This record gives sequence, structure tokens and C-alpha cells, in this order.
Amino acid sequence: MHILTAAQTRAADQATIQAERITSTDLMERAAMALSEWLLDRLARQAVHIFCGPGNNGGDGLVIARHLHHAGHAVHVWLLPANAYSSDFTANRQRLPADVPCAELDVQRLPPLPAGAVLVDALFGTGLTRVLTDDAATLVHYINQAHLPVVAVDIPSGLFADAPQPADSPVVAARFTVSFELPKLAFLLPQNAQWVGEWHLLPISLDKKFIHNLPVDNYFVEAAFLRGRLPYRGKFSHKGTFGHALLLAGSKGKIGAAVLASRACLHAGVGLLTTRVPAVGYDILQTSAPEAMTLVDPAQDHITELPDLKPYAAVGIGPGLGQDDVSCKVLRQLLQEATVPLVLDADALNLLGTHRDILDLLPPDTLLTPHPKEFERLIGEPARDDYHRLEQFRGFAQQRRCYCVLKGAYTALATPEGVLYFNSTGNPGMATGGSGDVLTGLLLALRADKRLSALDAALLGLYAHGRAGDLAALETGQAGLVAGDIVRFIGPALHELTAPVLGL
Ligand SMILES: NC(=O)C1=CN([C@@H]2O[C@H](COP(=O)(O)OP(=O)(O)OC[C@H]3O[C@@H](n4cnc5c(N)ncnc54)[C@H](OP(=O)(O)O)[C@@H]3O)[C@@H](O)[C@H]2O)[C@@H](O)CC1
Ligand SMILES: [K+]
Repeated sequence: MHILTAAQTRAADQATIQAERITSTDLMERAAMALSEWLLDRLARQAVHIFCGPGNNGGDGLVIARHLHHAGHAVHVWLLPANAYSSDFTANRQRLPADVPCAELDVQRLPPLPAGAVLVDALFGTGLTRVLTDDAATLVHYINQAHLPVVAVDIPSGLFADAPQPADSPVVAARFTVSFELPKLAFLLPQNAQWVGEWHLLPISLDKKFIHNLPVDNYFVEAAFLRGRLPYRGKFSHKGTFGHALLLAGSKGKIGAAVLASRACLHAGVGLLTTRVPAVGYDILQTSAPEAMTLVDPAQDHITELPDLKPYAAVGIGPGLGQDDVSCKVLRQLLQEATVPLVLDADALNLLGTHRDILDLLPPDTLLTPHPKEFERLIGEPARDDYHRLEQFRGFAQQRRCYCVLKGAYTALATPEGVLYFNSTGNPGMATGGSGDVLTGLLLALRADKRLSALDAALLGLYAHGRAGDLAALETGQAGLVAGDIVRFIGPALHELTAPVLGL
């Protein structure tokens, strides 16, 4: 799915109006009707108080008021006084039945809101041009202090769709944000979660062709985007078809990371896996991941030597590696010698952060999988806010010609071309030790599969990791989820994305 800017969203609305030969009021009716139905599915008998601003977001609010009233709900409409109103606002103000209580707000004398009411925030949407001040700011504070459930129409009022706002600027804190057709970048950033709450999208048939042709830098990745991108396994395929991967992982006390990454790699369909561990890990790995071949390092506690790379289709390094100087030498040598795809995680990234000269050795198309703290160490500069971090992240992938993953609630992938893909799967239960090691193993398997491009391998891996976590959580609950549970569901998650045998 494309993630549009506020300006592109307005353009898509206009393109739809022109292509379908409908009026802007018709499109508003369609959008607000969908939102009314969303509300009607969830409302019991609560009174609904709808706050409307002067533009089309307020117009949506007025349409919602009409539909809820017709459905028999007690509705109260509150208008924010303004010098000018949009024409769709005015048209729908006129269509509001006379028996719906509708009053202009006097912000000096705001009415008490009844306990148990549901509030609908239709003050400002994508037409927000500046931080809210004066009456609008007072109203936002009043809504937030009511401590009642708020449903924001399109976007919480006061929040910019695609740009940061100054700290402490007034924004409605919604429990639900219900938007149309496509997600907004603002919904995907942790700093906005306090305002956006749980977000939902309603399809309103915006012009698909127009949207498809819009140049965008950001995508939201759902199953439909990926389904069929994982080729099915041909009858005559053999171990070689799916590649032989090498994983360098584990140090004393962290052999579990090597086990989890190895098991994930095996469950993701790698042809063969060789795992390099220090001697301390030999028995553990052979017992817990017997399908992997174990290549023991001469040293007891750390990996100190790089094996011959010739047999391998892809190499992963990092889980539980430790940050010993000798392991750093191994990493340096790997970056210098490797001619196959690389996946770098955890301590390999920390080593890159502390030995910045090796960063220059990164071969093109290397896949890195930092979480935000590791990413900060990697680039050596804290981010001002989440938008700034995204730009650092995009810039890093472009400058280093690599694929970089930024782990989080909506894990993002940055490409060497500077495009960002936000993953849609996963749950908070996956914020648990070893989850990242599982991702590394999974990505390593897909990078070893020669049939997949670097981009498809990364996107499929991120999606399948989150989906496996979602499937596991159905069985274990989120709190009970451990990284090993994710491994068990990698197979089913990948299966959902596999092209049908006779697919055309
Ligand atoms: N187009 C369509 O067909 C569809 C559109 N849809 C809906 O329309 C919404 C976008 O509507 P919109 O463009 O009218 O903008 P909106 O957010 O209502 O605000 C504009 C008003 O606010 C004002 N204003 C701005 N900033 C301000 C501030 N800080 N403080 C005070 N005032 C401020 C601004 O005034 P001005 O900046 O000119 O002073 C203007 O009066 C979109 O989010 C979705 O809900 C859906 O129905 C789908 C179909
Ligand atoms: K709103």
C-alpha cells in the first residue's frame, strides 16, 4: 500500500471525484457513511458528542451525526466557530435534521460532558496547516481532559499527517483513529501512539490507478503486497536450489542466540545450514539444532576465525557473537572477503558502531537488522524525533548502498534507493529476548535462496517473522510468547505467502 502525504491524499480525493464524475459532497458522504457504519457496529446506547471544525473534516462529522441520528442514537453536535466554512461543511450543516442538537461552542463556557458519552473528533484532518492555538487548543485540552473514549475522524486533530510538530502542541488523544483507504505516516511512529490509539482503515474506492502512479517514498506492507512472491518449491528442486547458508553466532553464555537463529534458518527452508560456534557451543548446538552442521571454532568462548567462504550462498553474523576484539577481526575479514549476500545483526552491528572504519567495507546489498538503539550506535548520532530517525535511516541505506531494517512496532526496511517499507505484522509479545535472533536466521535463509531478490527476501522475512509471532500468540498469549514459539510458526507464515503451484 502506498503511504501518501497530506497533499497527495487531497490529490487522490480530487482524482477520484473527476474519474467517477461525482461531487466532493458525494465522496464525503461515502467516507463518512463508512465511518458511521464502523461506529454503529461498535456503539451500544451511549450518547455521541461530535466536535466539528470548519473544513471537510468537520463536514465528515456532520454527515456522521446525520447517520447516527437516523439510526436512533442520541447525537450532540458542537461546532467550532470560524470565519469561513468549506462548502461541503455548509451543505451538510444544512442537511442536518433540525431535531439534532447542534450548537456553536463558546470556549469560555464549555459544557460538561456526560459520563459514558463517546466523543467524535472531527475538528481538523489533513487540511491542518499549523499548530493549534487559541480556541482550538482550548477545545483539544477540554476533550482530552474529559477522559472519555474519543474516535478521531481521519486523523487526531492537531496531528500532522506526515511531519513532526513542536513538543507540547495540542493534539486530541484518540482511543481509535478511523481513516480512509490508506495509512498515514504519522500512524506508524511510536511518538504518535499516545494520540493515534488503535487505527483502522476504511475502503472508500479512491482512484487506484491514480494512486498507483503517484511517486511515493513510503509503503505499508500487507499480505496482498507479498502473496505469491515466494516461489513454490518445484518437484525436482534439491538442497542446492535453496542454498547453503553459513551462520556465525554465539559466545559463552549466548549460545542460545546461535540455536534460535539456526533453528529459524532451518524452518525458513534453507537447503543446508552450517553454524560456526566457539567450542563451548558444540554439544548445545548439535543437540538443539541437529539439522544444522556445526563448524567449531578453535577457541573455547568466542569466534576467532573465519571459515573458508567458498561453499556458501549467504552468510549471517551477529547473534550472541559478543564484542571481543578477535570477533571484530573476523567481521572485518568477512566484509573484505565475502562475495555472497550478508546479514548483519546484534553484536556485529555494535562492532560496526564502535569500529566505524569497517563500515566502509560493507558490500553493497548487505542486510542489517538494528533496533533503534543499535541504529543510533551505528550512525553515532541520536535522533531528534521519530521523523528525524526515519530520515537518518533512509539516508544510511542510500549512502551505504545497503538494505537496513529498523526493528519496532512497525518494523521498517530502507532500500539503497531510499524507499521505506513498513511491515504490518507482529505484536508486543515479540518484544522478548531472542526474537531478533529468529529474524536473523529467517532472513539468512531467504537471502541464501537464489530465486529471491534482496528486496523480496527482506520484505518476505520481515512479514513472515511478524506473522509467525501473531500465529504463536494465538496459542501462547502475548505475555507467554518466547522466541522459540516464533520459530514453530515460521513454516505456516511462509506458506501463506507462497505462490500457488499452478499460479499464473
Ligand atoms: N476532499 C474530499 O473529498 C474528502 C475529504 N475528507 C475529509 O476532509 C478532510 C480534509 O478536509 P480539509 O482539506 O477541508 O481540511 P480540514 O482538516 O477539515 O481543515 C481545514 C480547515 O481548518 C483550518 N485550519 C487548518 N489548520 C488550522 C489551525 N491550526 N488552526 C485553526 N484552523 C486551522 C483551515 O483554515 P485556514 O488554514 O484556511 O485558516 C480550514 O478552514 C480529511 O481529513 C477528511 O476528513 C473525506 O471526507 C474524504 C473525502
Ligand atoms: K480529526
